[in-house]
Amino acid sequence: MVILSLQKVSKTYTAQGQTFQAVLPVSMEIETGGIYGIIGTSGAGKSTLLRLMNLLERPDSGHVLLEGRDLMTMSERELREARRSMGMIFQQFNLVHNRTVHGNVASALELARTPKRDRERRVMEVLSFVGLEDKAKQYPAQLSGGQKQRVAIARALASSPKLLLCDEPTSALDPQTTEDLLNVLMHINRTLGVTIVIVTHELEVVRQICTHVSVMEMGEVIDTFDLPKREGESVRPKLSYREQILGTVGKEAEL
Ligand SMILES: Nc1ncnc2c1ncn2[C@@H]1O[C@H](COP(=O)(O)OP(=O)(O)OP(=O)(O)O)[C@@H](O)[C@H]1O
Repeated sequence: MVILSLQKVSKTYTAQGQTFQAVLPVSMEIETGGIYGIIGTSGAGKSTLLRLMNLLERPDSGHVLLEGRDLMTMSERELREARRSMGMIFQQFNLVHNRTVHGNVASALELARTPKRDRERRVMEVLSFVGLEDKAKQYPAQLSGGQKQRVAIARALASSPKLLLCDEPTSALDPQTTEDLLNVLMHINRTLGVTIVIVTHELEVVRQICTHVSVMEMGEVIDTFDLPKREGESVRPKLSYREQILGTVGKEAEL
């Protein structure tokens, strides 16, 4: 089943009197349950394409259909409602610094006017899902990068989205933390059935978790292909720094 469909969406920016076409007309179908990677060099239009998916950027032309409903023709209120089924996370986490971990996650539910008692229960539920229930009272500045991204994921999950849009979610993280986070994303996909779209410039990210890949260049999708689903497998067993640097074969490395 198709959850999100982009139909010839395009985006032009105007800056200092100059126009620049960041995304040429792109069509794409996101099937329920997949992990879709969008990869390409810097400036290819990946983030713009992702932001067109939830209308964070409004396309100049084309249509964006969420479960068959056109976001382009929705009222503000309908769009707000529809966006609740699309969570989003960012490279720089975008947490609110003067609110605790709990407050950051709760903010998504406050916007949705969820009653306080349900809010409390849901915040602890999603924090425990990402393994951070013991950090609820801490502030973002007290957390590592990987923990901050987990808070952002918990915030995105709070309203039980069907789709999670990830904009370079691991680009600010070290390799080990990246693997941990990819395992969290895979866990979300498998156990909650959330469809994921992930923009990245890291081949490894695509190789390790994606089931479908789109390659972008100069505003166009120039290639699309599928990858086999890795059933029940986590991203990779934990490797020591020695193993990561020298490789896993080990024999010649030990000499
Ligand atoms: N708000 C904006 N105003 C003007 N130009 C923009 C805006 N946002 C993006 N662009 C331009 O559109 C092009 C595509 O940007 P986009 O961020 O989508 O690329 P990207 O593939 O995600 O690259 P990166 O990995 O560097 O973020 C770039 O040339 C960028 O400078």
